[in-house]
Amino acid sequence: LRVYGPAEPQKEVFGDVHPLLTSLLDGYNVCIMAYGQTGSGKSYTMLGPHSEEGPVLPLECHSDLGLVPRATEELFRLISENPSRKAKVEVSIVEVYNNDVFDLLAEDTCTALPGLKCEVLTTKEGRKEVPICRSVCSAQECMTLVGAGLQLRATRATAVHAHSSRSHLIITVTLTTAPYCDSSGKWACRSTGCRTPAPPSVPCWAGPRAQGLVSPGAPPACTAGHTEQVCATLHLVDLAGSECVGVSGVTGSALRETSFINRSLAALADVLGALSERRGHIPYRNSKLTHMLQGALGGDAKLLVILCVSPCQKHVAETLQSLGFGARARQAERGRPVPRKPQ
Ligand SMILES: Nc1ncnc2c1ncn2[C@@H]1O[C@H](COP(=O)(O)OP(=O)(O)OP(=O)(O)O)[C@@H](O)[C@H]1O
Repeated sequence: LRVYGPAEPQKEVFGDVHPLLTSLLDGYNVCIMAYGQTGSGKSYTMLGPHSEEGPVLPLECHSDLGLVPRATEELFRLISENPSRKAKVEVSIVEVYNNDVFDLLAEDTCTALPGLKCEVLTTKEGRKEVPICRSVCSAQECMTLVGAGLQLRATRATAVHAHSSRSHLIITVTLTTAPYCDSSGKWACRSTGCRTPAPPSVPCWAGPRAQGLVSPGAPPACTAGHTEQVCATLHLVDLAGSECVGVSGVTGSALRETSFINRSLAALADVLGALSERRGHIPYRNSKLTHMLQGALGGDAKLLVILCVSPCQKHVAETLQSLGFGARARQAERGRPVPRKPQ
């Protein structure tokens, strides 16, 4: 647990996030999410400052850079340290708006460029039309996609915040590494064990562990065709802000948005509560937000929640509510199963 003051530089915050990227390369699913009341600094923390032209996402040295550009840059730096890993990085960007999931990388069929917000559907057979996963070779490429996706994100001016995000943004980075054979012709695996590649019908955003693809036992045979080894997913989540309707002054469709935002955040808190109590049933399906994050919540996934709170006395009720959410998240982590020692 660490508390940052209002003047703490973004670099400091990233300093504590940084070890999670090493965990990602070690094969853990990682989720970093910002939670807090509207206008408290979630998007600033995750993405950096906002400008009238859109979000500021330069990769050149910029002291205000948020966690997303910093994390992608660090990921590619770590990958470059060990080229033999032959890492493949894919990105998907979705928003959960009014409990519907929209793909922010869907292509405009005329230009073949991202820029067509489209709903991610669940078919009658239960099959998902998954969001597009785009392969990226550099942090710059990744952030160009993020910038394009953010242009489509739902925002609205409220009495509290001129650029209030009205949706939950989920950026999923999937890391896949190629296994290699050692001199004896056997698979050489890292301590986390080999994983087989996802079958085509499995959504990449769900994460290998959610899909039951982790096979910690015997590694697969070293045959042609098994060239990929799914490692892990990194979810970077900028949640929409919890909001008191009386304060934000919203009405009409904005009020409807607020209702969906607050309900989905309550569903997220319920999932964390169920995980911390180690209940048999975790209510992931109660909202699209928790459904999308299923692979990142619970199990052996690593979750980092950044609580953004106002230092003002007048926001004390919202601050206490956010701290309550954080306490649940901490308990969910504590609830992870640990190997028992022999009696
Ligand atoms: N640490 C900070 N330093 C400087 N400016 C900040 C900081 N945190 C937030 N801000 C500014 O405060 C304003 C609100 O921040 P931000 O947009 O990140 O809020 P939010 O929590 O994402 O709100 P919402 O939930 O309504 O989308 C923005 O103008 C942002 O640039």
